[in-house]
Amino acid sequence: MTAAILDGRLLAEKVVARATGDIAALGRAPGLATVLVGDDPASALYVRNKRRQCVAVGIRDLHRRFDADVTQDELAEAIRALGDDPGVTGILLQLPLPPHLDADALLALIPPDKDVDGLTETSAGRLALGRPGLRPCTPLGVLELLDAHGATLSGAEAVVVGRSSLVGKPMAQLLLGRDATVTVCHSRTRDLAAVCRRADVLVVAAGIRGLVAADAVKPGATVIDVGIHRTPGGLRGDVDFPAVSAVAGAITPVPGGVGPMTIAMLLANTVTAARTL
Ligand SMILES: Nc1nc2c(c(=O)[nH]1)N[C@@H](CN(C=O)c1ccc(C(=O)N[C@@H](CCC(=O)O)C(=O)O)cc1)CN2
Repeated sequence: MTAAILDGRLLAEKVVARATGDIAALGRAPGLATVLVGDDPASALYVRNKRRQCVAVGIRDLHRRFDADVTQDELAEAIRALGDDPGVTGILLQLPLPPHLDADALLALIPPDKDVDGLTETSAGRLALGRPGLRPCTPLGVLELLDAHGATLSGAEAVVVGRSSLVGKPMAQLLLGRDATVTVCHSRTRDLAAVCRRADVLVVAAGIRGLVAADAVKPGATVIDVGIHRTPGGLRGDVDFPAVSAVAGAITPVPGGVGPMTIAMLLANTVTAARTL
């Protein structure tokens, strides 16, 4: 078997086209404040791409950059000011932050209706309770990929590897919201491969390169790889792509799978937030 490739770049183009139309219909430009702290090259790249795509679809770029030694109080003050600014309809705090900063305390300052990353406590609570709200971009993008592929989620066995607040936990809740039977695995899971083999839908967001091998995948399963690792041979994921694509029914590549969808869903969330403000 050779797996179908779930092309995130192609699907992201469609999501972005939809956002462009939605913004034109809105009749006013949303304003997105991306907040970047320090010089981490990967974070700088992601924020650059977010800003470029926002401008391309008609979202105002209200970027703020801070040096790595910014204090908690300075950053908190800046986020409060963005929250109070009626011209700012979305706020995004790029993660990770330098270790001296308390990310949770800073995220808590983002008004929930401007939380286009879906990472505040309020957004997490709304998701956990199944209430409407802004959802984290990466898991939302994974759901779009699964839907575009026509994956059946209701009643499916879904296994999520990883329990981060950014991906694993919200992913599990989104799948639960779609009536999948969800198992979440983590570093203490006994016999990870055996649990993964149960999955019709396997989402891997562990941050460990090549963690999931072919023997952890049920033949025909849909495998979503959220990992990104920079290696001398190029970008790689958490899944052993060559081996697993011989077993799976469908699989996301790295690069070109989940990553582009993360940015596309940020644009979609920015439109959603602007509508409510
Ligand atoms: N505040 C947030 N911080 C972080 C998030 C997030 O959703 N919100 N997610 C990640 C990083 N991220 C977005 O911020 C992100 C990661 C990867 C990509 C992407 O397009 N990847 C490409 C490869 C690009 C490359 O690395 O060369 C791909 O997979 O094809 C976009 C966004 C952590 N922080």
